This record gives sequence, C-alpha cells and structure tokens, in this order.
Amino acid sequence: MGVLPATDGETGFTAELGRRHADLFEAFYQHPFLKGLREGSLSREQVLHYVAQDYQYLTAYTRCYGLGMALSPDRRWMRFFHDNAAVILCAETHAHESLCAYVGVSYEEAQADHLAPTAQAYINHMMEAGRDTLGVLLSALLPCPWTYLWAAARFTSETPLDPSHPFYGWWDFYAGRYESQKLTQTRAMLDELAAAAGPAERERMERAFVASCHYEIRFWEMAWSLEDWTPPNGS
Ligand SMILES: Cc1ncc(C[n+]2csc(CCO)c2C)c(N)n1
Repeated sequence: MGVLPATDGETGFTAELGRRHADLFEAFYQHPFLKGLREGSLSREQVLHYVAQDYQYLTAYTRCYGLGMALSPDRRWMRFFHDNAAVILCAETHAHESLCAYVGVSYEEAQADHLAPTAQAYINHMMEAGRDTLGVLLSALLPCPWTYLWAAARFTSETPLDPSHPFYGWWDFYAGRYESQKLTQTRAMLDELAAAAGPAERERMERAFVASCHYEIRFWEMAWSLEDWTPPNGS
C-alpha cells in the first residue's frame, strides 16, 4: 500500500473513513486511466470520453451543492455550499480545458448530450443522498475532491511536475493549494456532522462514502473502456 489518505494520528470521522477505505484510494490511483494521465499515454478517444462525461458530472455535482443549501440548518452551512458551488462552476473547467488542448478540440466540441451508464449511476447516487440527511449527502460528495487531490499530491510529490508534461494543467489544478484548503474545510464540516449523528446515520454516511469511492474508480474505467449503452452482445 502506498501513501494513506489519512495518517494514523488524525482523529475524526473522515480520518477513520480514509484509513478504513485506503484500499479504494489505492485502486483509484492504480487504475490504468489515471496511470495514463500520469504518463501522458491516453488515447484521444479516452480523453474526449472523459471530458464529455465529466462536464455532465460536474453540472450534477454542483446541483448537489444546491441540495446541500436546501438541507442547510443555518447561514454558515448555506455559505459553505454556496461558495463551493460558485468555485466549481468557474474553476474546474480549467482542468478540462487543458485536456481539450491536448486533443486539439474546443471545449464546446468536446461536449456530449448523453450520459454513459457509470456517470449516470454516480449522479443518481449523489442525488439520492440529497434526499437523506446533510451528513449522508456530504459523505457522498467527499470522495470527489478527496480522491483527486490525494492522487495529485501523491503524484507531484513522487515526480516533480514539469510544464512540458502533456497533462500539466490538469495535475497542476488538482495539486493546487486552494483546492487543498477546500478539502480540509469539507472534511472538518463532515466531521462535525458525524459527531452529532447517531450510529444509524453514521452507518448510512459511511455507505454513501464507500459507494462514491467505488464510482470514482468506475468513472476511470468508463473513460478507459469508452463505455456506452451498446448491449454486451454487440447488437
Ligand atoms: C468524476 C469526478 N470526480 C472528481 C472530480 C474532481 N472534482 C470535481 S468538483 C471538485 C471540487 C470540489 O470542491 C473536484 C476536486 C472530477 N472532476 N470528476
């Protein structure tokens, strides 16, 4: 096992989740699609498939922050969801644009009008969590920033990032300091909710978190295999 998402000394609900499910973070890191992003060896089709689906995913992810506002007990929580939604709406497209530049298409040209099965399932899972408690919703939303930022921190600490890397812009965005501050804040907010939750809710929170970790791995697999709705027998 490589670098753990949470160290032994860290306390709180999210640190426990990170340690208990470190195997999923490792599987995320070792997936051939992320390896391709590290080595600059992805095909044009794979990059395009990812960008098109991820654009749709980010729209739904931002919508879930709207659900978070609706579930917010006070203005402090509303501000958290509001401010993060504003950042995701603007900033995350930088990461996509660097992938578009790599394959030589505009962001508009990279769009698809349908969701692949895995992207659809991941979105449904997050939206469903938004019909439960704030704690369950935020647990479903946490693996998204945590896996990406953890992977970027690990990669850039092992291999200093060179601007000539074909996916420099993508790695540089997720390795950025601003993103990492947001992740720390999100974990602290979720730790707070977990401390006030009963065992049954905490159990649903963990299940929502684990499902999203699996979906993060499957999202790579979706883009790697160019997943679509063609029935398995090819008809
Ligand atoms: C499938 C998928 N999972 C995670 C991310 C990364 N990501 C999406 S929004 C956000 C910021 C949250 O504060 C981060 C880090 C992605 N692009 N696509």
